[in-house]
Amino acid sequence: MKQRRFLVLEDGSCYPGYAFGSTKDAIGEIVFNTGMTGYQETLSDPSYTGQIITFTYPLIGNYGINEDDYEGVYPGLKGMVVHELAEHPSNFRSTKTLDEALKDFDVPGIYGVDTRSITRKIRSSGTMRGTLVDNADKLDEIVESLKVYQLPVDEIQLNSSKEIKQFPGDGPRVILLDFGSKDNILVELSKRDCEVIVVPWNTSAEIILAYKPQGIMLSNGPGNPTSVPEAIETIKQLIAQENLPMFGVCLGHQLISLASGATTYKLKFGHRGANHPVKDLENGKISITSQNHGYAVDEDSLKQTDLIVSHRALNDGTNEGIKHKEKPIFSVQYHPEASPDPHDSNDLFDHFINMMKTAQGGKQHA
Ligand SMILES: NC(=O)CC[C@H](N)C(=O)O
Repeated sequence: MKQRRFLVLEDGSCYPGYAFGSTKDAIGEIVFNTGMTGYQETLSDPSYTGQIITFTYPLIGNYGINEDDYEGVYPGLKGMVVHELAEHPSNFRSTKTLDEALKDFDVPGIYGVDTRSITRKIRSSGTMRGTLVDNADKLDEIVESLKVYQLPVDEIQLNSSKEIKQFPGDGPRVILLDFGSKDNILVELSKRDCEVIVVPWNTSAEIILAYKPQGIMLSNGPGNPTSVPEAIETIKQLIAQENLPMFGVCLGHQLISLASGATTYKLKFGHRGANHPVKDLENGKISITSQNHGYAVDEDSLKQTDLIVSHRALNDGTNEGIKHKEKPIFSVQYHPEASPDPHDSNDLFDHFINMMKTAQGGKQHA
């Protein structure tokens, strides 16, 4: 029998639907994702930690869940909100249903709700707190508890690897500073033969430099980029090095900007999905990109730094990329590692590899 479940928002609205996944209640920041596919990657992307995701695409779960497409070790997201849940997926790689996966991960979901109306509300009122409950009889009490709920601030610490991990390769040696990295960043670097050393988010510049890296990669990650001042200080020291290529993705982009003296701010409802157009200001090229961020770099604040704006979002004109005026340092707010697609900007990894080769005069590491 179908179990009733309710999505209650901070503004007092209540959406009745049906339960799937875990039976526990959830509380978190309610956001929406506009991707037509990619729910498995979204489910396992550490950058969604603490959030309840509403999917605007009306049918979710139709190709099931497979063993290969996870982006993180455990899902950080708090809950899933879908319109129609596919109970009988069809795909040759599928090993379980989305409902079964959410049960395994102890993440609750709700289906049978008007996701379009929820999305319109978030777009007009902004991101807010929400909860998934099986009983909404005491709605006023639930709304009051939502209003005082503090969103967690330690998501990066929770998602970063706890120890240093080395992945061999014959190409340039890259330190991947892990703020809750999607697995596909490592995959893209390894595909290009890099030797990758993954280090926890709070590793000092001294330890990082002792590895004699040929490049530094700053990963994506959850939460507010200003919540890790230690990492910002480390990045400042790494930027100050002579000729050390650096590439930042999403949170990594925000951290390079903060370390250079710029500021970030919270967007009204963020960018989440696989269909966000971005313009490269140098050549006018438009890429369709995968995005997942709630904060953005303030372009005005970049004026007083050594960084210049390289990319901008076409939907709302917010910043999507920067590069250093002199040094081999660049970063983007979107996800060139994609996963889910599109792969329009995958060549940014090749650009990073070329930068490392140029910086080393073409030499491989010893
Ligand atoms: N995917 C990311 O790295 C997200 C960065 C940051 N947590 C934000 O929401 O803006």
